Amino acid sequence: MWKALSDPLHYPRSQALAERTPAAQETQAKRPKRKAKNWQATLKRIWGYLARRKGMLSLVLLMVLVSSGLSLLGPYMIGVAIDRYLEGSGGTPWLLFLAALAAVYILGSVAGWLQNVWMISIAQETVYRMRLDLFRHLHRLPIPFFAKRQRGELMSRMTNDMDNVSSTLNSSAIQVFSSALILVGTVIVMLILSPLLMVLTFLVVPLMSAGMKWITRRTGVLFQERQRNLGELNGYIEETLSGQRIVKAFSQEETVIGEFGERNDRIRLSGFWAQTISGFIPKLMNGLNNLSYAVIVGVGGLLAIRGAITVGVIVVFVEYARQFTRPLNDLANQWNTLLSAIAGAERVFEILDEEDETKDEGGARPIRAVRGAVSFSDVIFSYVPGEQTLKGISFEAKPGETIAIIGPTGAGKTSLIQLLSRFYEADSGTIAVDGRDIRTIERASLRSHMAFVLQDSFLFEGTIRENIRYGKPEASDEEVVRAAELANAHSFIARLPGGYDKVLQGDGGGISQGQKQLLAIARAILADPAILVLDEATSSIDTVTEIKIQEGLQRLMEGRTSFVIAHRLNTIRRADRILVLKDGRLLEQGSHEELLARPGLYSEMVRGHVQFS
Ligand SMILES: Nc1ncnc2c1ncn2[C@@H]1O[C@H](COP(=O)(O)OP(=O)(O)OP(=O)(O)O)[C@@H](O)[C@H]1O
Repeated sequence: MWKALSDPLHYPRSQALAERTPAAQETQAKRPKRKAKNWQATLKRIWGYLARRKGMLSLVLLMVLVSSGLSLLGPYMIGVAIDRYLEGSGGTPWLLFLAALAAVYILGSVAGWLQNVWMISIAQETVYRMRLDLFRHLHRLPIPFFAKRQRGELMSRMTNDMDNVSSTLNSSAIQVFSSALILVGTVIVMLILSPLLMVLTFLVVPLMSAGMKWITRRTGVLFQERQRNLGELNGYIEETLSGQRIVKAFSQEETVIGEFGERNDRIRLSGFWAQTISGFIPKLMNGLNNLSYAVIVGVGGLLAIRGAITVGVIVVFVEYARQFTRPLNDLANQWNTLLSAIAGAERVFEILDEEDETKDEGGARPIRAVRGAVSFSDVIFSYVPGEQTLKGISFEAKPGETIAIIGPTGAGKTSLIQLLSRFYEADSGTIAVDGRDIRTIERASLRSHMAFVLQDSFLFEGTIRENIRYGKPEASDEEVVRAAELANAHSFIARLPGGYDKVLQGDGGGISQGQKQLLAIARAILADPAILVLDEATSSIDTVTEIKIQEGLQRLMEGRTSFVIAHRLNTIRRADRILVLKDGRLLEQGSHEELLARPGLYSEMVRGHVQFS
């Protein structure tokens, strides 16, 4: 029997039994049944990423086979030695045997180390690609998607969930596989050595299985809950940090801290229970393990006295019993990590499955030169189905005209310009640029002919030069300075330490609100679009900066079709056409003089009875 087992080729044959062993079946049974379908799909998609490194993955699997095989061979050799040397049957000299044993353990460690290093490399590349896909996809998602989600929650998917996938791929996944392999190998060798002792050793398995099932059923739910709570907490942190000024202005610090405390407490609670219950697994395994040692030694001793087995076999069984409970232990421990990683991957794939907006309608083509004629014909739009925000809007803007959009708050001014840039899509009606329905124009191409100067124009972390160049990365330094001069931004930039190379912190930290506006105007001038969308600032800016902004805007608007959400009578008066919106309807349109000449909302607004916004 020893001879047959010494043949290393014996082990691969044993793998065929893998699916049939109680341990393997038990492992499968532990998969959460409720989500089995999704989980399979998620694993399949992870495999899609892993499969790019098939060559290296095969090497890892080879190393897993080698290290698992060697970890079975070591105890087996010790058993042989005990029977041959201690019972005086002689054989290979001691030193040679010790050297062989040392070689088995050293090779096992080297194989384990190699498997680790290669797997880490595969895991890092996999996560790198997933992260890249996720980021790329996020930037292709339409605006309505972001309106529905908290930014922090999305950040959590990008960071926490990706981290989970990463750490699991680094170690847990391969450990689960290697544990399963060792388990199967152990069962087969035990079966060959002594079926009776094997049955006795496995008497503890149903107990282990029931214990693990009980625990993982509870921890699986708790880990998911913790992950969800963590995502929500991140969302809350992001939100309160973004709105920090408002929090302070309304003295809401204590409320915010209180709310944070509650959310934090929910994570503490779910984390506490998840970790505590899952931490019970090793203790349970240890206790049952010791029980199985006692059974092996007791019954094995009796069998040895009767000559049914040798002492060496008992030693091998004790070693194997340790070896089979350790992978079971690992399986149980790593299982939770695996669960939370698959849940994390699922959340990442959920975003990847959101339909992006890069898929332009069939037949959509780019638009090369734009003159700037814009028309809306009977445009109806709703954010929420059944609740119309814009109700049958029709107007025309000739190239180079300035269109002021006015109306009370919530009238639909912002919605109207969101449709023009295709951030949202109209329910019905037609919007055309230079006579072409914008649905027949590729989105990116359409937007490349537009520029936006909004109240909260965002500036990125980077130098002033980089921020101005944002819409035209190929612009020369001279062009940047020229645009800044036209925007009236040059003089303040020149006075800053570092000038154009001054690094702005996130969203223009370190410069004033008015200066941010001037930079946004310079950025739009450099981008040189045919169509402009301006949201006139309502916040109070000092008179000197205000005049500079007005001048900058005038230069920017020259020769371009401009849509201005206007609040100042001066701007409105100068417009070629004024659109007066209320409750999503276009009540009046015409020039200042035309509208003033007839009774209506506009004349009431001008006479000061109604606010402009
Ligand atoms: N993302 C959204 N989802 C659902 N409803 C929205 C969304 N954005 C705006 N609305 C609603 O659509 C209506 C028009 O909003 P819009 O922002 O276009 O008004 P506005 O005229 O620009 O207002 P303001 O002058 O206050 O900026 C409002 O009733 C608003 O509550």
